[in-house]
Amino acid sequence: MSEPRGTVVIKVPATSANLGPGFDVVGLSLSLYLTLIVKFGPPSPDLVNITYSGEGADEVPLDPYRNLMTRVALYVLRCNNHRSFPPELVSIHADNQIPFGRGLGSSGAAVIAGVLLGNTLGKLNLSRERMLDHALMVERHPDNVTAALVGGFVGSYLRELGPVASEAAQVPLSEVLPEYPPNAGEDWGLSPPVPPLGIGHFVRFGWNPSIKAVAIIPRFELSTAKAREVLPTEYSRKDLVFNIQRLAVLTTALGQSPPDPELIYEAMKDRVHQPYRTKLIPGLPAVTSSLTPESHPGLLGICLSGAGPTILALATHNFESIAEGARTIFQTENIQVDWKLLEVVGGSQTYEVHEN
Ligand SMILES: Nc1ncnc2c1ncn2[C@@H]1O[C@H](COP(=O)(O)OP(=O)(O)OP(=O)(O)O)[C@@H](O)[C@H]1O
Ligand SMILES: N[C@@H](CCO)C(=O)O
Repeated sequence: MSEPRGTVVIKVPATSANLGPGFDVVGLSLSLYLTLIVKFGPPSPDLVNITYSGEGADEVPLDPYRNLMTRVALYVLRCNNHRSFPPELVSIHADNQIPFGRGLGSSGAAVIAGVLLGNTLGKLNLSRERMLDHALMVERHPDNVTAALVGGFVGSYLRELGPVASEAAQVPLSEVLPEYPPNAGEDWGLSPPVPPLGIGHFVRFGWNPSIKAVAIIPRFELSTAKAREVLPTEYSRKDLVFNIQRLAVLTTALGQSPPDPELIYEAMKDRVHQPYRTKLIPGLPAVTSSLTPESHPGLLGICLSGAGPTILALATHNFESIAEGARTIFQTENIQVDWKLLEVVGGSQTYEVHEN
Protein backbone atom coordinates (compact mmCIF):
# COMPACT_ATOMS: atom_id res chain seq x y z
CA MET A 1 0.00 0.00 0.00
CA SER A 2 1.29 3.50 -0.80
CA GLU A 3 2.08 5.97 2.00
CA PRO A 4 -0.89 8.10 3.10
CA ARG A 5 -0.45 11.69 1.95
CA GLY A 6 -0.46 14.65 4.34
CA THR A 7 -0.30 18.15 2.91
CA VAL A 8 0.73 19.27 -0.57
CA VAL A 9 1.43 22.90 -1.47
CA ILE A 10 0.99 24.23 -5.02
CA LYS A 11 2.39 27.68 -5.77
CA VAL A 12 1.74 29.50 -9.06
CA PRO A 13 3.04 32.98 -9.98
CA ALA A 14 1.21 35.91 -11.57
CA THR A 15 2.09 36.73 -15.17
CA SER A 16 2.15 39.69 -17.49
CA ALA A 17 1.45 38.80 -21.13
CA ASN A 18 2.35 40.61 -24.37
CA LEU A 19 5.00 43.08 -23.06
CA GLY A 20 3.85 45.44 -25.80
CA PRO A 21 4.43 43.86 -29.23
CA GLY A 22 4.19 40.16 -28.24
CA PHE A 23 0.40 39.78 -28.29
CA ASP A 24 -0.50 36.16 -27.40
CA VAL A 25 3.20 35.21 -27.66
CA VAL A 26 5.33 36.33 -24.69
CA GLY A 27 4.76 36.25 -20.94
CA LEU A 28 6.69 37.16 -17.81
CA SER A 29 6.17 35.48 -14.42
CA LEU A 30 5.95 37.90 -11.49
CA SER A 31 6.26 37.73 -7.71
CA LEU A 32 2.59 37.54 -6.68
CA TYR A 33 1.29 34.05 -5.98
CA LEU A 34 -1.75 31.83 -5.96
CA THR A 35 -0.96 29.21 -3.29
CA LEU A 36 -3.02 26.06 -2.67
CA ILE A 37 -2.74 24.05 0.52
CA VAL A 38 -4.15 20.63 -0.22
CA LYS A 39 -4.87 18.31 2.71
CA PHE A 40 -5.39 14.57 2.59
CA GLY A 41 -6.81 12.24 5.25
CA PRO A 42 -8.51 8.88 5.68
CA PRO A 43 -10.85 8.04 2.74
CA SER A 44 -14.27 9.69 3.07
CA PRO A 45 -17.33 10.10 0.80
CA ASP A 46 -17.55 13.83 1.72
CA LEU A 47 -16.90 16.34 -1.04
CA VAL A 48 -13.70 18.41 -0.71
CA ASN A 49 -14.02 21.55 1.44
CA ILE A 50 -12.70 24.64 -0.39
CA THR A 51 -11.74 27.86 1.39
CA TYR A 52 -10.17 31.07 0.03
CA SER A 53 -8.29 34.04 1.40
CA GLY A 54 -6.90 37.12 -0.33
CA GLU A 55 -7.86 38.50 -3.74
CA GLY A 56 -11.24 37.38 -5.04
CA ALA A 57 -12.15 35.60 -1.78
CA ASP A 58 -15.56 37.27 -1.68
CA GLU A 59 -16.55 36.37 -5.26
CA VAL A 60 -15.03 33.01 -6.08
CA PRO A 61 -17.33 29.95 -6.03
CA LEU A 62 -16.42 27.40 -3.34
CA ASP A 63 -18.36 24.54 -4.93
CA PRO A 64 -15.72 22.22 -6.49
CA TYR A 65 -17.92 21.73 -9.57
CA ARG A 66 -18.07 25.50 -10.17
CA ASN A 67 -14.64 26.67 -9.06
CA LEU A 68 -12.25 27.18 -12.00
CA MET A 69 -9.28 25.46 -10.33
CA THR A 70 -11.12 22.33 -9.22
CA ARG A 71 -13.00 22.08 -12.53
CA VAL A 72 -9.65 22.10 -14.34
CA ALA A 73 -8.28 19.50 -11.89
CA LEU A 74 -11.32 17.31 -12.55
CA TYR A 75 -10.81 17.70 -16.30
CA VAL A 76 -7.17 16.55 -15.95
CA LEU A 77 -8.23 13.62 -13.75
CA ARG A 78 -10.96 12.52 -16.17
CA CYS A 79 -8.58 12.76 -19.16
CA ASN A 80 -6.32 10.35 -17.28
CA ASN A 81 -8.83 7.69 -16.26
CA HIS A 82 -9.88 8.97 -12.85
CA ARG A 83 -13.61 9.51 -12.49
CA SER A 84 -13.53 11.98 -9.64
CA PHE A 85 -11.56 13.51 -6.79
CA PRO A 86 -9.80 10.88 -4.68
CA PRO A 87 -11.68 9.99 -1.45
CA GLU A 88 -8.56 10.93 0.60
CA LEU A 89 -8.84 14.59 -0.48
CA VAL A 90 -10.12 16.51 2.55
CA SER A 91 -9.67 20.23 1.89
CA ILE A 92 -8.12 22.87 -0.36
CA HIS A 93 -7.26 26.32 0.93
CA ALA A 94 -6.40 28.89 -1.74
CA ASP A 95 -4.52 32.02 -0.72
CA ASN A 96 -4.46 34.41 -3.64
CA GLN A 97 -2.34 37.55 -4.14
CA ILE A 98 -3.23 37.99 -7.85
CA PRO A 99 -6.03 40.50 -8.45
CA PHE A 100 -8.83 39.28 -10.74
CA GLY A 101 -9.37 40.76 -14.19
CA ARG A 102 -6.48 43.26 -14.04
CA GLY A 103 -4.06 41.83 -16.61
CA LEU A 104 -1.85 39.94 -14.16
CA GLY A 105 -2.81 36.44 -15.26
CA SER A 106 -5.20 35.44 -12.47
CA SER A 107 -7.13 33.04 -14.71
CA GLY A 108 -3.93 31.57 -16.18
CA ALA A 109 -2.66 30.98 -12.63
CA ALA A 110 -5.96 29.33 -11.65
CA VAL A 111 -5.77 27.07 -14.73
CA ILE A 112 -2.16 26.06 -14.00
CA ALA A 113 -3.01 25.51 -10.32
CA GLY A 114 -5.88 23.26 -11.47
CA VAL A 115 -3.61 21.27 -13.80
CA LEU A 116 -1.00 20.80 -11.04
CA LEU A 117 -3.78 19.86 -8.62
CA GLY A 118 -5.17 17.23 -11.02
CA ASN A 119 -1.65 15.89 -11.56
CA THR A 120 -1.15 15.61 -7.78
CA LEU A 121 -4.56 14.15 -6.97
CA GLY A 122 -4.29 11.46 -9.64
CA LYS A 123 -0.56 10.85 -8.97
CA LEU A 124 -0.24 11.23 -12.73
CA ASN A 125 3.39 12.30 -13.07
CA LEU A 126 2.62 14.26 -16.22
CA SER A 127 5.56 15.96 -17.92
CA ARG A 128 5.62 19.75 -17.98
CA GLU A 129 4.84 19.64 -21.72
CA ARG A 130 1.83 17.40 -21.15
CA MET A 131 0.58 19.66 -18.36
CA LEU A 132 0.80 22.56 -20.79
CA ASP A 133 -1.31 20.60 -23.31
CA HIS A 134 -4.07 20.25 -20.70
CA ALA A 135 -3.86 23.94 -19.75
CA LEU A 136 -4.11 24.98 -23.40
CA MET A 137 -7.40 23.13 -23.80
CA VAL A 138 -8.81 25.56 -21.22
CA GLU A 139 -6.97 28.87 -21.78
CA ARG A 140 -6.41 28.92 -25.52
CA HIS A 141 -3.77 31.63 -25.76
CA PRO A 142 -0.42 30.28 -24.49
CA ASP A 143 1.31 33.40 -23.13
CA ASN A 144 0.05 33.50 -19.52
CA VAL A 145 -0.22 29.77 -18.84
CA THR A 146 3.22 28.98 -20.25
CA ALA A 147 4.93 31.72 -18.22
CA ALA A 148 3.01 30.66 -15.08
CA LEU A 149 4.07 27.04 -15.55
CA VAL A 150 7.72 27.41 -16.55
CA GLY A 151 8.60 30.86 -15.16
CA GLY A 152 10.78 33.71 -16.40
CA PHE A 153 10.49 35.55 -19.70
CA VAL A 154 8.96 33.04 -22.10
CA GLY A 155 7.85 32.92 -25.73
CA SER A 156 5.44 30.28 -26.99
CA TYR A 157 3.52 29.20 -30.04
CA LEU A 158 0.68 26.78 -30.66
CA ARG A 159 1.53 23.99 -33.06
CA GLU A 160 -0.61 23.72 -36.17
CA LEU A 161 -2.58 20.55 -35.65
CA GLY A 162 -3.74 17.95 -38.16
CA PRO A 163 -7.49 17.69 -38.84
CA VAL A 164 -8.26 15.15 -36.07
CA ALA A 165 -6.18 16.83 -33.36
CA SER A 166 -7.45 20.19 -34.53
CA GLU A 167 -11.02 19.11 -33.99
CA ALA A 168 -10.15 17.79 -30.51
CA ALA A 169 -8.55 21.11 -29.59
CA GLN A 170 -11.55 23.11 -30.74
CA VAL A 171 -14.21 21.59 -28.53
CA PRO A 172 -16.27 24.16 -26.67
CA LEU A 173 -14.99 25.00 -23.21
CA SER A 174 -18.30 23.85 -21.74
CA GLU A 175 -17.38 20.33 -22.83
CA VAL A 176 -13.83 20.55 -21.51
CA LEU A 177 -15.05 21.95 -18.21
CA PRO A 178 -18.66 20.92 -17.51
CA GLU A 179 -19.89 22.77 -14.44
CA TYR A 180 -21.92 20.08 -12.75
CA PRO A 181 -21.39 16.49 -11.76
CA PRO A 182 -23.79 14.01 -13.42
CA ASN A 183 -27.21 13.61 -11.85
CA ALA A 184 -27.60 10.67 -9.48
CA GLY A 185 -27.56 7.46 -11.48
CA GLU A 186 -26.02 9.12 -14.55
CA ASP A 187 -22.41 8.66 -15.51
CA TRP A 188 -20.47 11.34 -17.34
CA GLY A 189 -18.16 8.60 -18.50
CA LEU A 190 -14.47 8.77 -19.08
CA SER A 191 -14.44 10.47 -22.43
CA PRO A 192 -13.65 14.15 -22.01
CA PRO A 193 -11.89 15.79 -24.98
CA VAL A 194 -8.31 14.65 -24.27
CA PRO A 195 -5.70 17.22 -25.39
CA PRO A 196 -3.73 16.37 -28.52
CA LEU A 197 -0.02 15.78 -27.82
CA GLY A 198 2.36 18.75 -28.01
CA ILE A 199 -0.07 21.64 -28.59
CA GLY A 200 2.19 24.31 -27.13
CA HIS A 201 5.93 24.88 -27.51
CA PHE A 202 8.01 27.43 -25.67
CA VAL A 203 11.46 28.88 -25.17
CA ARG A 204 12.80 30.91 -22.24
CA PHE A 205 14.64 34.13 -23.10
CA GLY A 206 17.41 35.71 -21.06
CA TRP A 207 16.41 38.26 -18.42
CA ASN A 208 18.69 40.85 -16.87
CA PRO A 209 17.98 40.51 -13.12
CA SER A 210 18.48 44.25 -12.54
CA ILE A 211 15.18 44.80 -14.40
CA LYS A 212 12.12 44.98 -12.11
CA ALA A 213 8.45 45.35 -12.97
CA VAL A 214 6.34 48.21 -11.63
CA ALA A 215 2.69 47.12 -11.89
CA ILE A 216 0.33 50.11 -11.82
CA ILE A 217 -3.06 48.58 -11.12
CA PRO A 218 -6.26 50.59 -11.73
CA ARG A 219 -9.05 49.90 -9.25
CA PHE A 220 -11.41 48.41 -11.82
CA GLU A 221 -11.68 45.00 -13.45
CA LEU A 222 -11.61 44.33 -17.18
CA SER A 223 -12.30 40.79 -18.28
CA THR A 224 -9.98 39.34 -20.91
CA ALA A 225 -13.01 38.28 -22.95
CA LYS A 226 -14.23 41.90 -23.15
CA ALA A 227 -10.75 43.21 -23.94
CA ARG A 228 -10.42 40.71 -26.82
CA GLU A 229 -13.80 41.60 -28.29
CA VAL A 230 -12.57 45.08 -29.25
CA LEU A 231 -9.67 43.76 -31.35
CA PRO A 232 -9.87 43.63 -35.14
CA THR A 233 -9.64 40.30 -36.97
CA GLU A 234 -7.39 41.71 -39.71
CA TYR A 235 -4.31 43.94 -39.60
CA SER A 236 -2.29 45.86 -42.14
CA ARG A 237 1.12 44.52 -43.16
CA LYS A 238 2.62 47.78 -41.87
CA ASP A 239 1.29 47.22 -38.34
CA LEU A 240 2.32 43.56 -38.26
CA VAL A 241 5.85 44.37 -39.43
CA PHE A 242 5.99 47.17 -36.82
CA ASN A 243 5.27 44.61 -34.06
CA ILE A 244 7.42 41.77 -35.37
CA GLN A 245 10.44 44.08 -35.70
CA ARG A 246 10.05 45.23 -32.10
CA LEU A 247 9.40 41.79 -30.66
CA ALA A 248 12.49 40.35 -32.35
CA VAL A 249 14.62 43.06 -30.71
CA LEU A 250 12.86 42.91 -27.32
CA THR A 251 13.42 39.18 -26.73
CA THR A 252 17.18 39.74 -26.68
CA ALA A 253 17.31 43.33 -25.40
CA LEU A 254 15.81 42.42 -21.99
CA GLY A 255 18.62 39.93 -21.34
CA GLN A 256 21.47 42.31 -22.17
CA SER A 257 23.69 43.96 -19.59
CA PRO A 258 23.43 46.85 -19.04
CA PRO A 259 19.90 47.20 -20.43
CA ASP A 260 19.59 49.87 -23.13
CA PRO A 261 16.61 52.16 -22.37
CA GLU A 262 16.55 53.68 -25.84
CA LEU A 263 16.35 50.25 -27.51
CA ILE A 264 13.85 48.77 -25.07
CA TYR A 265 11.49 51.76 -24.90
CA GLU A 266 10.88 51.69 -28.64
CA ALA A 267 10.81 47.85 -28.70
CA MET A 268 7.90 47.79 -26.22
CA LYS A 269 5.58 49.75 -28.51
CA ASP A 270 2.61 47.97 -30.02
CA ARG A 271 0.08 48.42 -32.81
CA VAL A 272 -1.84 45.16 -32.51
CA HIS A 273 -3.82 45.41 -29.27
CA GLN A 274 -3.10 48.50 -27.17
CA PRO A 275 -4.52 51.12 -29.58
CA TYR A 276 -7.85 49.24 -29.69
CA ARG A 277 -8.03 48.78 -25.91
CA THR A 278 -7.69 52.50 -25.27
CA LYS A 279 -11.47 52.91 -25.30
CA LEU A 280 -11.71 50.49 -22.34
CA ILE A 281 -8.79 52.02 -20.43
CA PRO A 282 -8.92 55.83 -20.39
CA GLY A 283 -5.43 57.21 -19.74
CA LEU A 284 -3.63 54.30 -21.43
CA PRO A 285 -2.10 56.21 -24.37
CA ALA A 286 -1.16 59.17 -22.16
CA VAL A 287 0.62 56.91 -19.63
CA THR A 288 2.53 54.93 -22.25
CA SER A 289 3.59 58.03 -24.19
CA SER A 290 4.25 60.56 -21.38
CA LEU A 291 6.51 58.44 -19.20
CA THR A 292 9.85 58.03 -20.98
CA PRO A 293 13.44 57.18 -20.03
CA GLU A 294 14.19 60.91 -20.40
CA SER A 295 11.36 62.09 -18.11
CA HIS A 296 11.89 59.20 -15.65
CA PRO A 297 15.50 57.93 -15.58
CA GLY A 298 15.55 54.22 -14.74
CA LEU A 299 12.48 53.51 -16.91
CA LEU A 300 13.20 51.08 -19.74
CA GLY A 301 9.79 50.54 -21.32
CA ILE A 302 6.09 50.73 -20.58
CA CYS A 303 3.07 48.82 -21.87
CA LEU A 304 -0.32 47.38 -21.05
CA SER A 305 -0.03 44.24 -18.90
CA GLY A 306 -1.92 41.39 -20.56
CA ALA A 307 -5.42 42.48 -21.51
CA GLY A 308 -5.23 45.34 -18.96
CA PRO A 309 -6.12 47.53 -17.23
CA THR A 310 -2.76 47.22 -15.37
CA ILE A 311 0.20 49.09 -16.82
CA LEU A 312 3.59 47.40 -16.64
CA ALA A 313 6.69 49.58 -16.46
CA LEU A 314 10.07 47.83 -16.67
CA ALA A 315 12.75 49.76 -14.82
CA THR A 316 16.06 49.46 -12.99
CA HIS A 317 15.47 52.25 -10.43
CA ASN A 318 13.28 55.27 -9.64
CA PHE A 319 10.27 52.95 -9.22
CA GLU A 320 8.19 55.22 -7.02
CA SER A 321 8.55 58.23 -9.28
CA ILE A 322 7.49 56.13 -12.30
CA ALA A 323 4.42 54.81 -10.44
CA GLU A 324 3.51 58.30 -9.18
CA GLY A 325 3.84 59.68 -12.73
CA ALA A 326 1.32 57.09 -13.94
CA ARG A 327 -0.95 57.73 -10.96
CA THR A 328 -1.08 61.46 -11.75
CA ILE A 329 -2.14 60.78 -15.35
CA PHE A 330 -4.81 58.25 -14.31
CA GLN A 331 -6.14 60.75 -11.75
CA THR A 332 -6.99 63.17 -14.57
CA GLU A 333 -9.34 60.41 -15.83
CA ASN A 334 -10.75 59.88 -12.31
CA ILE A 335 -9.11 56.45 -12.09
CA GLN A 336 -7.53 55.45 -8.78
CA VAL A 337 -4.57 53.08 -8.89
CA ASP A 338 -2.44 50.94 -6.59
CA TRP A 339 1.08 49.99 -7.50
CA LYS A 340 3.45 47.14 -6.68
CA LEU A 341 7.13 46.56 -7.33
CA LEU A 342 7.51 42.99 -8.60
CA GLU A 343 10.41 40.70 -9.41
CA VAL A 344 10.64 38.25 -12.29
CA VAL A 345 10.44 34.79 -10.70
CA GLY A 346 10.66 31.07 -11.48
CA GLY A 347 7.73 28.89 -12.44
CA SER A 348 5.11 26.89 -10.54
CA GLN A 349 6.01 24.47 -7.79
CA THR A 350 4.35 21.50 -6.12
CA TYR A 351 5.81 20.16 -2.86
CA GLU A 352 4.83 18.01 0.07
CA VAL A 353 4.87 19.39 3.59
CA HIS A 354 5.59 16.95 6.38
CA GLU A 355 3.85 17.93 9.58
CA ASN A 356 5.12 16.64 12.94
N1 LIG B 1 -7.82 31.77 -8.08
C1 LIG B 1 -8.93 31.71 -8.82
N2 LIG B 1 -9.88 30.80 -8.52
C2 LIG B 1 -11.00 30.73 -9.26
N3 LIG B 1 -11.27 31.53 -10.31
C3 LIG B 1 -10.37 32.44 -10.65
C4 LIG B 1 -9.15 32.58 -9.92
N4 LIG B 1 -8.43 33.55 -10.49
C5 LIG B 1 -9.18 34.02 -11.51
N5 LIG B 1 -10.33 33.36 -11.63
C6 LIG B 1 -11.39 33.62 -12.63
O1 LIG B 1 -10.81 34.29 -13.73
C7 LIG B 1 -11.43 35.58 -13.93
C8 LIG B 1 -10.44 36.60 -14.42
O2 LIG B 1 -9.90 36.16 -15.63
P1 LIG B 1 -9.53 37.14 -16.83
O3 LIG B 1 -8.92 36.29 -17.88
O4 LIG B 1 -10.71 37.97 -17.20
O5 LIG B 1 -8.46 38.15 -16.22
P2 LIG B 1 -6.97 37.93 -15.73
O6 LIG B 1 -6.56 36.50 -15.98
O7 LIG B 1 -6.87 38.41 -14.33
O8 LIG B 1 -6.17 38.94 -16.66
P3 LIG B 1 -5.20 38.68 -17.95
O9 LIG B 1 -5.65 37.43 -18.61
O10 LIG B 1 -5.39 39.88 -18.82
O11 LIG B 1 -3.82 38.60 -17.42
C9 LIG B 1 -11.98 35.92 -12.55
O12 LIG B 1 -13.04 36.84 -12.65
C10 LIG B 1 -12.43 34.56 -12.03
O13 LIG B 1 -13.68 34.21 -12.60
N1 LIG C 1 -2.59 37.86 -24.85
C1 LIG C 1 -3.78 37.99 -24.04
C2 LIG C 1 -3.39 38.06 -22.60
C3 LIG C 1 -4.56 38.22 -21.68
O1 LIG C 1 -4.82 37.06 -20.98
C4 LIG C 1 -4.51 39.24 -24.45
O2 LIG C 1 -3.86 40.30 -24.52
O3 LIG C 1 -5.73 39.19 -24.68
